[in-house]
Parts: sequence; C-alpha cells; structure tokens
Amino acid sequence: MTPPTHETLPREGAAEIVERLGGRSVVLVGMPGAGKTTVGRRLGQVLGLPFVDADHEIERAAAMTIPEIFALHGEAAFRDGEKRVIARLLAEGPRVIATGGGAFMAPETRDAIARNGLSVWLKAEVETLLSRVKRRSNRPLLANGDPEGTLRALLAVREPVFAQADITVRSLDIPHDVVVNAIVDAVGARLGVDAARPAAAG
Ligand SMILES: Nc1ncnc2c1ncn2[C@@H]1O[C@H](COP(=O)(O)OP(=O)(O)OP(=O)(O)O)[C@@H](O)[C@H]1O
Ligand SMILES: O=C(O)C1=C[C@@H](O)[C@@H](O)[C@H](O)C1
Ligand SMILES: [Mg+2]
Repeated sequence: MTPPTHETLPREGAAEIVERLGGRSVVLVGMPGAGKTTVGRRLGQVLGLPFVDADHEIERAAAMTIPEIFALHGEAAFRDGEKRVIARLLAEGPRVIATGGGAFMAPETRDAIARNGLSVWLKAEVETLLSRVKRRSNRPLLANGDPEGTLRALLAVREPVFAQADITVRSLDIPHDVVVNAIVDAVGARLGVDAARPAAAG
C-alpha cells in the first residue's frame, strides 16, 4: 500500500472539521520562518479550504513588496494595512490564513481572530528559524546584519503572545505533511471531531 501523501488528501474528517468551524478560519501565527506559508498552503488542500497569505494580500493591495512598504511608508503604516487586510480576510472566511510574523502582536487582530477563527501557533526554535529565513530576503526587520540577534529579541517579546493561540504545534524540520497532519489532529480534537485521521490510500 502506498503511504498517504498530500496527493491522497483531503483527509477523512476534513468535511466535519470545516462544518464545525462554522465559517471561522484556521489562522496560522508564528515567527518568520515558522512555516506558515508553506504549511498553510498544504493545510488548505487537506481541509478543502482556500488558502490565503496575508503578506501576499498586503503586497497585492499596496501594489508593492513588503520591503518597499517599509521603506516608503514605514512599519506603522504596514501594521495598519496588515490589520485591515486580516480583518477583511477573516470576514470572507472560512479559509486557511497565514499571517505575517508580527500580525498576532496587535490586540485588535488577536480579538478579530478569536471571534472569526481558530489560531494555530507554529512554534520553532531560533536555530530552526534562522536556518530557514536565510533562504529568502523578504523580511525587512531581519535585514539589519544581525538576523540571529533580531530573531532572539523578537521571539522573547512575541513568544508569550503566540502562546495565547488556541493551538500550539511544533514546526520541526520534518516533512511538511507531518506538520500538517499534526495541525489537523489538533484542530479536529479541539472541535470534537474524532474521525480526523489520514484517509487510507486506495
Ligand atoms: N516542516 C518543515 N521542515 C523543513 N523546512 C520547512 C518546514 N516548514 C517550512 N520550512 C521551510 O522554511 C522556510 C520558511 O517557510 P515559510 O516561508 O513558510 O515561513 P513563514 O512562517 O511563512 O515565514 P514569514 O513569516 O517570513 O512569511 C521555507 O523554505 C520552507 O520550505
Ligand atoms: O515578523 C515580522 O514582523 C514580519 C514578518 C513578515 O511575515 C512580514 O509580515 C513583515 O516582514 C513583518
Ligand atoms: Mg510567510
């Protein structure tokens, strides 16, 4: 028998999870490099929900990249736009939403997610985050010559806030599908869906 991969999805229990979400979205929060975009896209496929990345939506709405928004308008303007975009995405739910690394720090955004979503913190160690963020450079906050020090400082401030998420799942360096399955298990358990196991292949 072929082991299940994301090709065999959506998983058994996915329809019941979506039904019990009752229009709420599954919202991934966590540090840059936590895997919100990568894992979120696959989670959407598994649950049969549209996936949307808030960073990409902000770039689309502003018609410029995040580094350009920071450079031209500053971080405060980016944060304002981020709050508005996430509120709109939640209102258009249900979806799987990947948020930007700092989005959950805004109390209004946490409140909006609590009302219209289920928050999932993708938790990873600094060493893991660092090795992942080195691969891409769309993160103006880390472009200061000391990404490790910056990540550590951000994590110290943000970790207690991420810990307020409804669900915490470790984002280890393991196949993405394993992380996705752990999220489905946790969301299913939270919603009382006990059939949320991988669909048998064949
Ligand atoms: N479980 C995993 N194992 C190994 N690598 C992973 C895992 N999850 C994500 N990655 C890798 O880490 C990198 C960062 O992932 P991703 O861009 O999804 O993070 P993010 O949380 O969306 O970051 P940001 O907040 O900056 O948008 C990517 O190269 C991705 O392939
Ligand atoms: O950690 C952060 O504050 C950020 C993370 C990215 O996802 C982007 O939202 C932006 O670069 C800010
Ligand atoms: Mg991302």
